[in-house]
Amino acid sequence: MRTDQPLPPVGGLRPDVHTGKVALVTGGGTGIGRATALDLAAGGASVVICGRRPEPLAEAAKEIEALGGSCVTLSADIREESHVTTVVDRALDAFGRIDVLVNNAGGQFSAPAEEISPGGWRAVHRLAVEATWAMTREVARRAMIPRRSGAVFFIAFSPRRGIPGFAHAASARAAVENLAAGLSLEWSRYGIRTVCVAPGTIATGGLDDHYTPEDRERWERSVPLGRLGRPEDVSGLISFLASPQGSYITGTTVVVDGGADAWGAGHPVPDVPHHLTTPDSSPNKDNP
Ligand SMILES: CCCCCCCCCCC/C=C/C(=O)SCCNC(=O)CCNC(=O)[C@H](O)C(C)(C)COP(=O)(O)OP(=O)(O)OC[C@H]1O[C@@H](n2cnc3c(N)ncnc32)[C@H](O)[C@@H]1OP(=O)(O)O
Ligand SMILES: NC(=O)C1=CN([C@@H]2O[C@H](COP(=O)(O)OP(=O)(O)OC[C@H]3O[C@@H](n4cnc5c(N)ncnc54)[C@H](OP(=O)(O)O)[C@@H]3O)[C@@H](O)[C@H]2O)C=CC1
Repeated sequence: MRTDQPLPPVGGLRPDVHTGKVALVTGGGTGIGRATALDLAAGGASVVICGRRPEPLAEAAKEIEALGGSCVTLSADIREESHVTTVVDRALDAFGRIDVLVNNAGGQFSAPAEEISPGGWRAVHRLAVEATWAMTREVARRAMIPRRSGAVFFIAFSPRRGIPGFAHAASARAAVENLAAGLSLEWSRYGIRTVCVAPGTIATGGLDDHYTPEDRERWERSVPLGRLGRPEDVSGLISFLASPQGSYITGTTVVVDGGADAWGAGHPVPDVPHHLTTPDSSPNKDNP
């Protein structure tokens, strides 16, 4: 860690800030989604969380209920349109409204661009872009447009440009940023805000499971604040943006990355991640 400053406490909004609201968080059983569900519930929201595996959802629900919150869990693969419909059905059956949608579920694998198969490209875009849009459209049409209010969050990446090993994922997240911006132009008339949040590298189980310690250390070195983010650094931002204090923010991307998006000046061009390097991958000096 490059800083000797103590970590700021997490939380801080008024405890009743989301009282009466209902929030749906995709991928709410783990990592950033779980922290977001907990933060929104701590502010008084009733929460619906979905994901494919029931176990993490049940764990998160137990934590939310221990806070005195209400939580409905649904095992669903949001890449399936019928599952999206079922999630929204169940949320409306349980609570009668959806005020906040957090499109958090997402994932990718790291690979050199030229080795990403068409199927691998589609898998990443299907989850990050198509499933996200299917959920957003369903929630907007059935829960937000009729009530003339709502807040929809999308998750992108910081840095907000090319990331070595992530050609499919970085392009998908750029699509999602423009989706948030474009929807604000169309849906402000319904009182719906659409905001994209771009986290830097956040220390979650998902990050630990899918990336090497060398990659994580290298990413940490590129953060001006000198540490990886915590899930609560992202969830606290989303909770603020969902609150009345965030009510003038829409159509934009808010970066939460310890300064990583400002990185670059005076540093060498980054190599591809260590585990992706092959003998053929060094630049061809004869053909600059
Ligand atoms: C400028 C430099 C500064 C550096 C700063 C860097 C910052 C980096 C920030 C990184 C941030 C991101 C972190 C996270 O998101 S952490 C959360 C992590 N969680 C995940 O990513 C979830 C893990 N991934 C998955 O679950 C799956 O990969 C995915 C959901 C994307 C696909 O699932 P699916 O079930 O559809 O996959 P299939 O097995 O059916 O395969 C479908 C096709 O995809 C191909 N594939 C899958 N895995 C790989 C792989 N590891 N390598 C290559 N190809 C893969 C698979 O072959 C299928 O394709 P084909 O049909 O062609 O065979
Ligand atoms: N951690 C990081 O550094 C960063 C993460 N992000 C993004 O933030 C989001 C959360 O990341 P993080 O918490 O680290 O990752 P996790 O892997 O912990 O969380 C992803 C969640 O999404 C759920 N999910 C995945 N696929 C589906 C699906 N098809 N249908 C329903 N749910 C699904 C997973 O549950 P299950 O497997 O049970 O379905 C899991 O709960 C992701 O979109 C990620 O790409 C963005 C920038 C940086």
